[in-house]
Amino acid sequence: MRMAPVMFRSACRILTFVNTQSSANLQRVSQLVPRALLKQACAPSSSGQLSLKACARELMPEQSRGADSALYTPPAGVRGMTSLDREAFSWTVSVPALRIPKEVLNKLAAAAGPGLRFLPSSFSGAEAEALQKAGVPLEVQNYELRMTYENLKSEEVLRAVLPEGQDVTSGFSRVGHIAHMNLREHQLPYKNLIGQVIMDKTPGITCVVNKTNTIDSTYRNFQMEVLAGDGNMVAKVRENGVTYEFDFSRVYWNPRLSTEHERVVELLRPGDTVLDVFAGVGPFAVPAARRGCSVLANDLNPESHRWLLHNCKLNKVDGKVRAFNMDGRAFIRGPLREALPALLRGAAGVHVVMNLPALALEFLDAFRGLLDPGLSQDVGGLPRVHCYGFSKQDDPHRDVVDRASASLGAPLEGRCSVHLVRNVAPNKEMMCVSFALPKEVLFSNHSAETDSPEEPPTKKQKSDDTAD
Ligand SMILES: C[S@@+](CC[C@H](N)C(=O)[O-])C[C@H]1O[C@@H](n2cnc3c(N)ncnc32)[C@H](O)[C@@H]1O
Repeated sequence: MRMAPVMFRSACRILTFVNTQSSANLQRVSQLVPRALLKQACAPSSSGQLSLKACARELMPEQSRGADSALYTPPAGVRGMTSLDREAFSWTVSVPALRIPKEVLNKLAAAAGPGLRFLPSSFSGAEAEALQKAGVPLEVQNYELRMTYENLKSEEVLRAVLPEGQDVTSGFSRVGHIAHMNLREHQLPYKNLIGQVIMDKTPGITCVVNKTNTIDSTYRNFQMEVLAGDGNMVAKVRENGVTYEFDFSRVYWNPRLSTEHERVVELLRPGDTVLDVFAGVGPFAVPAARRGCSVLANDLNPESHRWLLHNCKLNKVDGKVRAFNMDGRAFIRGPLREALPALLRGAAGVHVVMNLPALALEFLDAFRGLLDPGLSQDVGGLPRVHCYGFSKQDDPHRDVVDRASASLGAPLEGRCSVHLVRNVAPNKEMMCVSFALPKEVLFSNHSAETDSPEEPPTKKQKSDDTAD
């Protein structure tokens, strides 16, 4: 980006200003300010004031903003505000300035060169020469710069409003047009104002929600409260080049899993089959089908199932995906078991994906004795399982391998790979164990059904302060 050689200096408090009363002048300014900024400068009005402020904002070096806190500190009266009054964020700062006639702006720009700065009391020889040549009097004047809500970043607004000394972190996850926040206790009295500020300051965000409980529903969706905006929960997102649509209030979606989705999909080859036990709205299933795989995808949540079907159509892979709406264990012992013998006789790969990290390791016992031992001779390759699990242990690798082995009833040590997906919370990791389903498990005489005739009920998910 090209910066103006004559620029606002907050640390030394000098402001260069131009008379921008006409669009012709704005054009001249455009040669001095970054292109993106000109749009902003021209948008509000053709008045010089607005243009000037827009320029001041952008030309201020980031590191100087802290050094000149007065310029970005709104009136003290906004402290404690709970309903956003944007007008209350207006104030005037007196700043030293150099007046530069509009006619010489271009000349000055050329003479000054990109690195030149004009300092108030100590113009260097080159600086003074450039200014004098251009007929600019070396007189520093006072300029009353009017600042408004528009000039502030969301953090600056919130720091001015929330109680002094308290954390104003205003981070959020973005899901399409929805900003998804996880506000702390002390921020709750200001929640609607925070939502409004996030919406004002983030292009494309038209709805702000706050998580109202821990993620403890079976379907892994959040309970949420709308803080600001239109309340439209049907989001459209793109992940790894694929478009998904879903009702964010009723299904699971986590933008932090895009790398993991991509990692697994890249393991697949065209012609492989993917058996997705906890498919959600399709972030493994849809890209796998787009890659030329056949997919059986299941989810217990009827809403996820509905949006999964929708996303298959949206991405024109409905012919490659068969979708099911049942418990994961029933899926493994039903459609997956039916499909497996024929698949294992073929040469293509078979991948089982199990992304329900709070519980998936416990579902692995459903593979015990899944197939008739008489079929074991016909088998070429074995299905490759990618099973997710959370761990809070000091050695999460070992922990998930031990739990997977216990659930399968066969040791995996030395015949699996373990991938750290992400750190979910302090001392809580999300892991993925990948392994070829051992023959002695798949063709065991003891099935999970014969070992325990009653199917274990789906356990209530453990509460956690995290988004999984
Ligand atoms: C963590 S999400 C993962 C969704 C998707 N695979 C992804 O990567 O985003 C787990 C999914 O499992 C579903 N689920 C929860 N319990 C289930 C069960 N017992 N059987 C099948 N699906 C279940 C939830 O509805 C949710 O969509």
